Amino acid sequence: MITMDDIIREGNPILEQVAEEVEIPAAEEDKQTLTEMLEYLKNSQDDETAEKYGLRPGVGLAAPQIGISKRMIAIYFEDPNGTLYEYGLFNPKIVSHSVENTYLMSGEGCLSVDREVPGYVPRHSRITVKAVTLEGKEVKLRLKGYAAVVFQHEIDHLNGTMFYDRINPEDPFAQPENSKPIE
Ligand SMILES: O=CN(O)CCNC(=O)c1cccc(Cl)c1Cl
Ligand code: NI
Repeated sequence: MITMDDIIREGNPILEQVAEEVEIPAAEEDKQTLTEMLEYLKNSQDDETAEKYGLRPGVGLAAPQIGISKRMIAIYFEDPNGTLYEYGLFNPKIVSHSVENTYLMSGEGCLSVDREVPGYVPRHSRITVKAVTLEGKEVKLRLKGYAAVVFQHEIDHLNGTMFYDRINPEDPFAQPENSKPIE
């Protein structure tokens, strides 16, 4: 199982690299890795398991964060309306996005960043993502709100971008242009 010992921390160049596309159909090894990434997220959100293994909670995880520079992300969370987002995705790509932006009022955090970095992280309000699922199916996902933010955080990891790279250095809490906040 993946634990915090496997999580790469900022300063490691792998977090700043552009990760490689995964050959499709995915090799057993890549499917195993992506499955373990999804398991980490579930374990990290289970109080007993998280406590037992000292797991920091996460709603998403990107392969570079466990030292694998491949375009694979896992997403696991339930949104306020009760919709469950559970995905293991190969080669996710944002194929279109809204002009309007959004940001989490609470800011963002990252397993690879062992410190609080306060500030608003501007994100597209709505995105369309094309990817291949763990099961090998091509999907096109239309996402908005919190889900759109999480997917962008993970896809950024595949391109070597950390959430704090997007915070306004002059005024971290300046309202991003053309944006509506998410409580
Ligand atoms: O890349 C994934 N992580 O670092 C996992 C830990 N961070 C989170 O779960 C998290 C927390 C707040 C906002 C966003 Cl957007 C995310 Cl993603
Ligand atoms: Ni992160």
